[in-house]
Amino acid sequence: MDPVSQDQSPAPSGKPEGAELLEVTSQEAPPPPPPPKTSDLPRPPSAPSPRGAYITRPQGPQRSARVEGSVDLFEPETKPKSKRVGPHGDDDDYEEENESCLDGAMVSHPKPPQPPAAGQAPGGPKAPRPKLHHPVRAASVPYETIVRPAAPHLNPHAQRAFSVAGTADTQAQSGEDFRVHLITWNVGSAMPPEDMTGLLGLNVGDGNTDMYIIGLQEVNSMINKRLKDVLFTDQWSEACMDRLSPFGYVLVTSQRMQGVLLLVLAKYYRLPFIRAVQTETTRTGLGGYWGNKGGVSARMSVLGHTVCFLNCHLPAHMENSEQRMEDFESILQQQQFEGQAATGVLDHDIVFWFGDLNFRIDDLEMQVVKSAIESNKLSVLWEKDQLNMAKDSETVLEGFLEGPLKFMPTYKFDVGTDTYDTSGKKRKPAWTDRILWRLRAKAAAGSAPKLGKRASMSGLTSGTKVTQHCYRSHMEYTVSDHKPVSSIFTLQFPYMVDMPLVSLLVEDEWNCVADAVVTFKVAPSYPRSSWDWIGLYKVGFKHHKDYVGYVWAKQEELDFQKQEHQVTFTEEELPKGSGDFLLAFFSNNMNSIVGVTEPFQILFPSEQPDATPSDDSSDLSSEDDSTVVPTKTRSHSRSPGRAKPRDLSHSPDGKGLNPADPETDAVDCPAEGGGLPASGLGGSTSAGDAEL
Ligand SMILES: O=P(O)(O)O[C@H]1[C@H](O)[C@@H](OP(=O)(O)O)[C@H](OP(=O)(O)O)[C@@H](OP(=O)(O)O)[C@H]1O
Repeated sequence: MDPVSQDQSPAPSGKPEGAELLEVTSQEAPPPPPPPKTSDLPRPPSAPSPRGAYITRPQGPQRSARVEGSVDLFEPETKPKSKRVGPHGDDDDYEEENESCLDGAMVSHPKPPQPPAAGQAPGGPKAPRPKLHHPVRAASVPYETIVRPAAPHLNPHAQRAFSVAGTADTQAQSGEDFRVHLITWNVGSAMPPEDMTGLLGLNVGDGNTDMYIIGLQEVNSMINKRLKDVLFTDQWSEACMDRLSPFGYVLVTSQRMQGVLLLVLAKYYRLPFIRAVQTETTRTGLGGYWGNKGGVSARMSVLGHTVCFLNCHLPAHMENSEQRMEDFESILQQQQFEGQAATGVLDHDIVFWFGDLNFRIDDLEMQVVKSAIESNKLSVLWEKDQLNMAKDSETVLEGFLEGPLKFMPTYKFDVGTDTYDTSGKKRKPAWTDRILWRLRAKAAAGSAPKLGKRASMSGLTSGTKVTQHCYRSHMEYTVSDHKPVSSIFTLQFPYMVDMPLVSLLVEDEWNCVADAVVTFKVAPSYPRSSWDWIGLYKVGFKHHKDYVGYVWAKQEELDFQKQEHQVTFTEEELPKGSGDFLLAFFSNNMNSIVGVTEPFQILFPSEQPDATPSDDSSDLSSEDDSTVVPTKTRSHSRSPGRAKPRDLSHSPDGKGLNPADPETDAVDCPAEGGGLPASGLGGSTSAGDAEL
């Protein structure tokens, strides 16, 4: 079932839309209504929680143990040129590369601006609800039907959220930028390093990355390790979530096939715009029976445009270039997604193909390769790179683009060093680790009508643009025989077709239990389920199961006539401490968050505001980069719908702060650690630019 197709289905006439959609999707939904009392509901297994109180709570949607504190991210000073001495000598040209990368990075990115009865929480008595009288926070407020003069109790934040989310001023928006940060790393069965700040760009980023896509290969998949990973989250996923959740990134999806792992995390306020997430795996090892080699992918619609991320580990060794191409083709052939929007990988508007693709440098002797690296004459090697050569001859690679390989080959190193292989194997250095992208071909003139509504809505015909800001390696990481490679892109979508399916309104602060009322509105096309729920999350949460409380948002018959619905959190569902929280509406049919508020504060009179993240929150203390100051997000945070929320750019205590310059909204390509160079594309008109 394709959630995109659901949300675009016209409502059948003569019937309440919600009812019809419910029928359409009923196969996937758990047993039919009424699911009402929390205590009656089956509770899927979940990770053990340190909060005993919640573990013993009646069954409900799955949750996990930890929630993180909120954080701020700021723009540090302009990064000094990093001058490096390569493992083999000369450094001057590296400095030039660093320059060109920074130039390329300085691109400005302006962002456009059944259920419990109403008011009754599952399992709890209905609290009489006074008319909302406090300022209300809204996040994702959508569709035309609810456009009307803002109620007097809506504060400016809420009104801004309305307009940004695509109601009143949608027409004025010409497009939407979406920044993605991709990483590929063959981790050679190593444990995650303590410090991943440089790799994730947390020390130089401006906090404007919308999504992280992390593709790993050779994640330890020994049998005992795998068993442990099935029971608990694997260490790499955990490490990435630990590092990124304090900055507001939430796991969207993950997929693992033996050692090949793909993680997708997005800023919490982007979640309602990321839909129809599906994953695929293809084994190509041992003739297709073993998953030591192959590809894992995640596809989704981002702001209404289809995007696919494919992480591959292709066969090793010089002589297997053809096999690599065959395996790639076989992966493309085998990976088929449900729904009409984009079934094959290459049907997506944008495809990112990355991983340990294992291509080598042909012909040239070891000495020639090493001396080209030492003298930084990397271009000598480009034409002998097997993948570059294949780009000229293999039809399947048509349309794939890649930035210039201005970084040293990322394979093979002696573990613990940045010295190329000195073992008996004496592997020739190679650019095994790559990140490529491809835009779907323009629809031929006159073919648009055949593509139908969905195609025309997904922006296939004009304006979709991908800009690569940097493409680089990270030499400072030595746990594996490969170096990680990362790249930052801006995806520019011609217009914003996606609007949140559910909007949530809450009071600005919850000062007493009676404040814990949530008003929500659903888009006419939203496929409601009686198993939808609204989760209360501590700011900095890792994934949708990380809620600290929830209420069911099930549909009553009377709801069909109502535009606005209300649910109430009971005292039992509320956190015991104070802090910054947000609410997210989880769609059972779409299996994703479809509405989210901006952060608000819970501060009950008996409680003192937390100066630090509470109990189980965040491992921020382990963050030792003084330039990164994750901190709590106060309730004055910007609307999730508002682009580039700089609210994550300050710290209440002012410690170590170097706030982002609000005037400078640039992508910074992080320099390599340890004085090593950054490399990337030169200027905003780089070869990495591509327009549909
Ligand atoms: O056996 P499979 O599962 O295919 O895994 C291979 C082998 O371990 C190769 O070792 P060997 O050469 O001993 O066969 C190794 O090459 P290197 O030894 O060159 O590292 C490859 O590393 P990667 O190149 O990192 O994929 C790895 O993918």
